[in-house]
Amino acid sequence: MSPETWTPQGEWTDIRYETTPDGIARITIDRPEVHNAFRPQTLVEVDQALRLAREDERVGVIVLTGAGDRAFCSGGDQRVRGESGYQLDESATGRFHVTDLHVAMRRCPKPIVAMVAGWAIGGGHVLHLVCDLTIAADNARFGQVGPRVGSFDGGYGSSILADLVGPKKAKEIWFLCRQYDAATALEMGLVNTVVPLADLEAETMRWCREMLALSPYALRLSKLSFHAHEDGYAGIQQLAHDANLLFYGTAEAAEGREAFKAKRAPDFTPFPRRP
Ligand SMILES: CC(C)(COP(=O)(O)OP(=O)(O)OC[C@H]1O[C@@H](n2cnc3c(N)ncnc32)[C@H](O)[C@@H]1OP(=O)(O)O)[C@@H](O)C(=O)NCCC(=O)NCCSC(=O)c1cc(O)c2ccccc2c1O
Repeated sequence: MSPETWTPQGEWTDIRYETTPDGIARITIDRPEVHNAFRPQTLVEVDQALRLAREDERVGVIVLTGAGDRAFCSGGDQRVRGESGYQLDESATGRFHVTDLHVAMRRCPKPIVAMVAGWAIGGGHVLHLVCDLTIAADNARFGQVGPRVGSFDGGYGSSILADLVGPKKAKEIWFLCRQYDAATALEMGLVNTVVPLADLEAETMRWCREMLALSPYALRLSKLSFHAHEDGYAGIQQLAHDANLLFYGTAEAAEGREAFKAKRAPDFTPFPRRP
């Protein structure tokens, strides 16, 4: 029985979206009959929920998880995999909706925590990699299966993995398609901590609340600072625009705006040319 007060929001078919009064949002992939494999509809909904959490100024931290304790997520639903990607319906052209979700997760300026019980496999493993932190239960099992089922992820599924565990180990994970238990994942640096399954939610909430107590803008800039390096121009762009957000609040920037509106020349002389 969860001690948390979760308030469900929205109408969904494949996920649940809930919040706590103090600012934690939880997105749960709710397809336990297939170990929470995602189909395109699932990813569309996760993306929508992520946007809700991002836009909601009461929310400070976002948890991504899977329904039940047998799986976080087992990756793409192989039953809807076509010849050009995963299909939203039988007549749809397939594509990889998950890649857009990865980008949205990276762009989200709030910390995203993967809460992993059971399987985090294939594209499900990549989802936890893309989260900022991972709290794992002792029954968690991690791995990539792409080469076994005729797939690979050359995007974040390779680059973040190699950054976390080193290129040799990352290649082992992809080339051999082995499964790794939670203790091994911790040793490899794949996860932040491992706790008994019964403590998973409480421990995740503890980590979330530690972050909620901190400066939201500092956390935002800290997340983007990591991505500025890792995501190249896109990462630098986001960090730069966050600096611009701060600059907009200064008297110096306001002088430029007000001078334009008043159709006069701006006077920037009061502002220091900082050394
Ligand atoms: C995860 C498992 C190792 C668990 O094994 P276990 O024996 O415990 O459970 P079952 O195999 O019996 O599974 C129970 C039930 O769930 C169904 N199921 C599990 N996973 C999936 C799935 N991914 N798709 C559809 N259905 C699934 C399973 O068939 C059973 O159903 P029953 O009706 O028989 O009860 C094991 O389940 C397993 O290995 N699963 C498959 C993992 C997999 O192949 N994942 C996809 C990898 S590819 C991928 O995820 C992927 C997605 C993308 O969007 C990409 C985009 C861009 C690039 C790459 C991408 C990519 O690689």
